[in-house]
Amino acid sequence: MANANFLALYITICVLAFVASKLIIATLCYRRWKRKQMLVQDSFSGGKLVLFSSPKMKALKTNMFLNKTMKLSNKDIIGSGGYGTVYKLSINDSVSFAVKRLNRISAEQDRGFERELEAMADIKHRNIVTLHGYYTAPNYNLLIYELMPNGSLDGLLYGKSSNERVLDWTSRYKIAVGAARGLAYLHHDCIPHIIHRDIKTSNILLDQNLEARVSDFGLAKLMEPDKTHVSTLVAGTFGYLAPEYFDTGRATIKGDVYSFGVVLLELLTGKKPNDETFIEEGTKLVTWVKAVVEEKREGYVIDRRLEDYHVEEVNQVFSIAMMCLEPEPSKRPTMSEIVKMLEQVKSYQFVPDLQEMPIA
Ligand SMILES: Nc1ncnc2c1ncn2[C@@H]1O[C@H](COP(=O)(O)OP(=O)(O)OP(=O)(O)O)[C@@H](O)[C@H]1O
Repeated sequence: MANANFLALYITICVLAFVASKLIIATLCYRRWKRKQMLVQDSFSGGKLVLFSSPKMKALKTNMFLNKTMKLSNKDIIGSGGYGTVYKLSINDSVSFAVKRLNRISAEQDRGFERELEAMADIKHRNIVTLHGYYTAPNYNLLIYELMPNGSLDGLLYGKSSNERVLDWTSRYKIAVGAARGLAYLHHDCIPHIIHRDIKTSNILLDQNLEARVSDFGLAKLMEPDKTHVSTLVAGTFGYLAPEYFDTGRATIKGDVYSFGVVLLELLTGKKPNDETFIEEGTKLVTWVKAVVEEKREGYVIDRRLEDYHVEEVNQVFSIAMMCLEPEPSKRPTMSEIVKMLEQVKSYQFVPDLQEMPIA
């Protein structure tokens, strides 16, 4: 009898402990979720502003942020792309954001918006552009990103003004390593893994120190960890697409590797993948470079504007680019292998991120 009572008491304590632990976990999750978002409902426009909590965002007044966002106009435009227009939102002299406006003209674009948010909200890496929040209204959506003061890599490589400074080799190399690290993080460290699907020089942005930040997950799609590809109808930009994509229509991490190889070629040659002269000659950057490599005249393709560089370093990055551009996807290295190979070229070291520093 005493044993039965003891067993009943034991079971009751176990059940109570189990229920209490679930309640505590649910409360903690709810608090964490609440802490993550600052919400403002705008009764005037019928829209909703969501800002993800961070020290930078906490210091801002959400209503003032919303007011300034609603006042963005053509004079604030800093760029435009396939998805919409990008504006500079200045909160004060020292705090600014990049706001991408996406017109909600089709259900497909709506799904793109949701995908972009899902993929980006929790992604924090020094080589990935941070998404700070979004605004959603009946007719359009806004994505609020950190502003990259040096714009995009294509702007720096192919800037229109002739007196713009030429990117030197050290900067190009640093950008290649940073972009590779950002992409490797998406491929290997994010759960679910992320295929970018539109790697190109206009989606590599540059901060004040010319540190590369991978941006634009408008076409990204989350992958389940056990899947090796996702299917899609249209993804990517002509000139950057891997050859197998035209047969399969499937975006894969090895497709991203190929596109990254094209970016490396742009850094080395200073030529756009769809340069007009290539189109006139019925060729493209990758085909042209491969033909020159076959003739063993690699030096001929290197950007003539580059002055001080180590030939050995350039040659090594060139070989890495050629590995990325292997026609057979399985022969291409992974992004983490590419990071290692690139780092070995110069034993290049960044100043460690505070977050990455071991706690003493
Ligand atoms: N966070 C940002 N900070 C500074 N400039 C930006 C930022 N995001 C975009 N831009 C600028 O706006 C331009 C357009 O960007 P957007 O991502 O809309 O289009 P894209 O990458 O050029 O083309 P696509 O839409 O086909 O990917 C970029 O080339 C860049 O110059």
